Amino acid sequence: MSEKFDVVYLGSGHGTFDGAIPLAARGKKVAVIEADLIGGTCPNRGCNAKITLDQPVALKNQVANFQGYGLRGEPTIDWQANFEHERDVIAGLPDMIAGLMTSAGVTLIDGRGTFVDDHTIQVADKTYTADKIVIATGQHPHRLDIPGTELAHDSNDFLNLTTLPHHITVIGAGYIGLEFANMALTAGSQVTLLMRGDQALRQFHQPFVERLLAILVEQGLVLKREWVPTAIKSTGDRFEVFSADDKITTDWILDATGRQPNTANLGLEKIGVDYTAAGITVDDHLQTSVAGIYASGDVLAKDQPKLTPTAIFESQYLTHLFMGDTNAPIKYPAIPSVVFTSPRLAQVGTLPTGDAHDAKVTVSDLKDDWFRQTTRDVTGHNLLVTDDQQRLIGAAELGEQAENTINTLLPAIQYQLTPAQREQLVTLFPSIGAAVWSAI
Ligand SMILES: Cc1cc2nc3c(=O)[nH]c(=O)nc-3n(C[C@H](O)[C@H](O)[C@H](O)COP(=O)(O)OP(=O)(O)OC[C@H]3O[C@@H](n4cnc5c(N)ncnc54)[C@H](O)[C@@H]3O)c2cc1C
Ligand SMILES: NC(=O)c1ccc[n+]([C@@H]2O[C@H](COP(=O)([O-])OP(=O)(O)OC[C@H]3O[C@@H](n4cnc5c(N)ncnc54)[C@H](O)[C@@H]3O)[C@@H](O)[C@H]2O)c1
Repeated sequence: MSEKFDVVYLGSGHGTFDGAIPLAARGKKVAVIEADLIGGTCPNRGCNAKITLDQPVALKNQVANFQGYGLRGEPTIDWQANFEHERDVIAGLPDMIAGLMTSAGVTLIDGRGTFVDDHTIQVADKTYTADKIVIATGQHPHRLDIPGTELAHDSNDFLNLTTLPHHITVIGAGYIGLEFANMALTAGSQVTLLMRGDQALRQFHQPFVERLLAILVEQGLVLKREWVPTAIKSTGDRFEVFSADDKITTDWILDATGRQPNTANLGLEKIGVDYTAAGITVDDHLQTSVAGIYASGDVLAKDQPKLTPTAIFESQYLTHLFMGDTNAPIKYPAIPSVVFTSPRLAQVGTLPTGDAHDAKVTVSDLKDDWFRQTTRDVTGHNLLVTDDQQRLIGAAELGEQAENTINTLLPAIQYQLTPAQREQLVTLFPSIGAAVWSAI
């Protein structure tokens, strides 16, 4: 006999729990099925683990900027201790998130779920039925389809390294490739980064991406453009990565060639849920091709960036939809994105594309701002895009505090604040917020 719920979620990441908790707290009978660690990728194998490892890295680079400006002597990164700190910070997160769910009334089910029919999920020898089912199964690392691919590692393996290899080869110039290359480089590894084409971080403002690459190269990164790996071989104690006409000898290989939606082995074909290589297809209410079955988070095929804040927004939208608070289509806000390199690269909203439009684009050199001089934030640039009524519609920054700059600007973009309205928002002084607010 099946246990019956109002809503069953497949997966327990941000695409689920930020919505499942308020849904259960408001009286719905909710179950969350998780095959692995509660909380999913972001707390356990993504954002939280990565940013913990990165904090000493960012600090070391900031200290380097202050040499001769009040600081003398550069610190060394102790990777073993950094790794142990990372483990300390993230170890308790699954229990903490499980506790938040269960205390709100969510039933947690441990195991891999598959569809039996459009209202029933099977986990081992038990079945669970629900009026509504949310597929929030996330993504897994893409692996290169070349001989020797099993000799390479993924982002999770990097996050588990207790010592850093002498030479690391990173394949792929996306978020993971650049963030992890930056960490390894600053911590003392030699790093070679292989770009398949000529553009890194394709979604980001390209002049700033090129500046970032130049900074990383100045710091010692070996960057190879249009370098397509064709095979990997082991030589016993080292590895060789081959292209059509070149070879790199290395100690450790990170395959950072993207992530793919977890749509396999869920029984989606059996019940008629449509999906493509980009993820599950949904309508503007996040409903799949089967009525009553929804999808949320990274597993969705969508134009928005596949990031934690997007997954949180979707799971919370579904809660409002299921509670009858709204029946309106999902309307995404301006979603910011950041690459956690040193310096950071962050952006939000409408950016110059090269097409003619009415927007005014202002690019400032951070060296010109007195407050950035106090933080020695001298390596990057800030870009602001305003419309014909001087309302901010987009922003990008390459700088040590770019994530804070872009966060500060979000209300101006989201609420289309006029100059008069912006004047009513008073920021702390002196601060990065004040510096960027006065720059609009
Ligand atoms: C290395 C790395 C760094 C990242 N850094 C950032 C960052 O700094 N900022 C940011 O915004 N985003 C970051 N991201 C992206 C972020 O982690 C994802 O956008 C977010 O985790 C998506 O949440 P989700 O719930 O959709 O999927 P997930 O968090 O992946 O959760 C899906 C869950 O479903 C479970 N599951 C799958 N199939 C089944 C099944 N059949 N039955 C039961 N359970 C199942 C999985 O085990 C998993 O726990 C990073 C990602 C990675 C890999
Ligand atoms: N700061 C953050 O918010 C953050 C950090 C890490 C990861 N993430 C999330 O994780 C996702 C995955 O990150 P990612 O860096 O793996 O993916 P990505 O899509 O950002 O980058 C993948 C890179 O691999 C390259 N590539 C793809 N196929 C290749 C091939 N066959 N040979 C050589 N190169 C190839 C692409 O050209 C691209 O440069 C991101 O889209 C993002 O949603 C976010």
